[in-house]
Amino acid sequence: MAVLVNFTPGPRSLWDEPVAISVHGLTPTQRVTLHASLRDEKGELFESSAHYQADTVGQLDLRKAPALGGSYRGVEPMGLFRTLQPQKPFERLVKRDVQTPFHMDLEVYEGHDPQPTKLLARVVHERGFLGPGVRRIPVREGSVRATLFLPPGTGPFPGIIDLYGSGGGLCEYRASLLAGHDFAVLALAYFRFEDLPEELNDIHLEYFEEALDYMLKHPEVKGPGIGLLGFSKGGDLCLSMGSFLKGITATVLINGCVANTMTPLHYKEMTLPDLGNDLERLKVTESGLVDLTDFWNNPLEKPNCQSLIPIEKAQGPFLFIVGQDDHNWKSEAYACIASEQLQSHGKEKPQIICYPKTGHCIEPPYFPPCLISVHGMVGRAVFWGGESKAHFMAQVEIWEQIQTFFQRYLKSKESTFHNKM
Ligand SMILES: CCCCCCCCCCCCCCCCCCCCCC(=O)SCCNC(=O)CCNC(=O)[C@H](O)C(C)(C)COP(=O)(O)OP(=O)(O)OC[C@H]1O[C@@H](n2cnc3c(N)ncnc32)[C@H](O)[C@@H]1OP(=O)(O)O
Repeated sequence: MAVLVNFTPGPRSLWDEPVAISVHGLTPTQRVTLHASLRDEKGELFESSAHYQADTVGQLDLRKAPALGGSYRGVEPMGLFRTLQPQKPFERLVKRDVQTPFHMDLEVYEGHDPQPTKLLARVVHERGFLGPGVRRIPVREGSVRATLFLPPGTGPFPGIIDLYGSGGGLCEYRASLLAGHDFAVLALAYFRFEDLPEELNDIHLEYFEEALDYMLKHPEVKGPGIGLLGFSKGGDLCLSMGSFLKGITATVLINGCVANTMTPLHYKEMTLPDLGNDLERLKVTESGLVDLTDFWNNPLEKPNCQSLIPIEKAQGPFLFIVGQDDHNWKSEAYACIASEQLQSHGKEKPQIICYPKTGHCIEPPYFPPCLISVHGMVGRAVFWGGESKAHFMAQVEIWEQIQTFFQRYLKSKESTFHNKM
């Protein structure tokens, strides 16, 4: 009987969906090694493997059977995804072109040898980034450089602007996946993309205002306000947008800072200085990794507090997602400062959700946790923090929390009025 590998729900899935992997046609209690591999668009290889044993009728179901060794141990249905490791040290798995899927190659080998040779079965599973009917619209309006993702069907849909951090470029994969959950999502670049500045220097909030205007005026985007989602440097940009611009309903920060960071921020006549840092406090671990935890100045001390964003001016609720093992900066302390700042001005407490053993680089579900990668500005491998399994599980829950929050505040009855600016 031929050995067959089965992916449920089918041979294709979206990257943010879990899949059930099973193997059929093995001999009773047969020992096998499952090997997964995937190449990114740069041609970099990511691999994982795990040893398993079939049950008494020759079946193997990764939802029930424990891995007995290899990249991980124990019952972990998505373990082969979690433990995908780059062949080139410190390479980070990112999806650069959301119009094509990743191809996950899964091979079943006989035995538990570290280098098994007898191939029993092979299947290629597609993991896509554009759900059925999701529309991808490049936006080059005025100075805005972005991509809008619209869900299937007829709008208007609740709108979100999605900002990544100081890596720059245009990151579309989170926005494209989120659009599959009935949101109109604008992935917005702000440097290191096409004709935008190459470096992260002197940010002008007018650029973000233009993007916000684009969303507020879009016929398929529901008003009266827009949601903001920002990771890392993108987080403090969201707070600044919320504090100085009109038309924002709800804001989610993923490991963001309560002060303006890395470069001064300008809006009209106003300039918010950046938080500042001290190279002397930059740590290098024994294995040569850069640890930035203590690098940044304390935003509560003078004169650093001049960089604090006046979030008490912002409308709408906030959700702070915090990885408690963030080694880029002190995200948990920043969320607490934001909470105190809001409450001392009589504003509502923000929602803060903390995830233990979770590092800085929180991605959509099922990305292998990126605990270390090379950051362009540092020019070396940076330790971002996190413990792989806890971080991976947190990513799944955070994805749900983000959607619940935006559903609550952007899809509610009050926001059906088309009271746009
Ligand atoms: C002796 C001891 C001395 C010690 C001295 C230590 C040094 C001292 C230094 C002191 C300075 C202090 C400055 C502090 C600044 C702090 C910054 C931290 C700020 C943190 C805040 C943040 O916000 S945190 C999140 C940032 N994140 C994103 O928000 C992702 C968005 N964006 C993307 O996801 C990508 O941007 C997107 C779109 C995919 C396009 O990707 P892309 O291809 O354009 O660029 P990549 O990011 O992939 O790579 C960037 C460059 O790293 C190279 N590289 C990549 N992997 C490599 C590998 N494995 N081995 C070798 N090199 C590798 C690559 O070749 C590039 O090199 P190059 O710039 O020369 O071309």
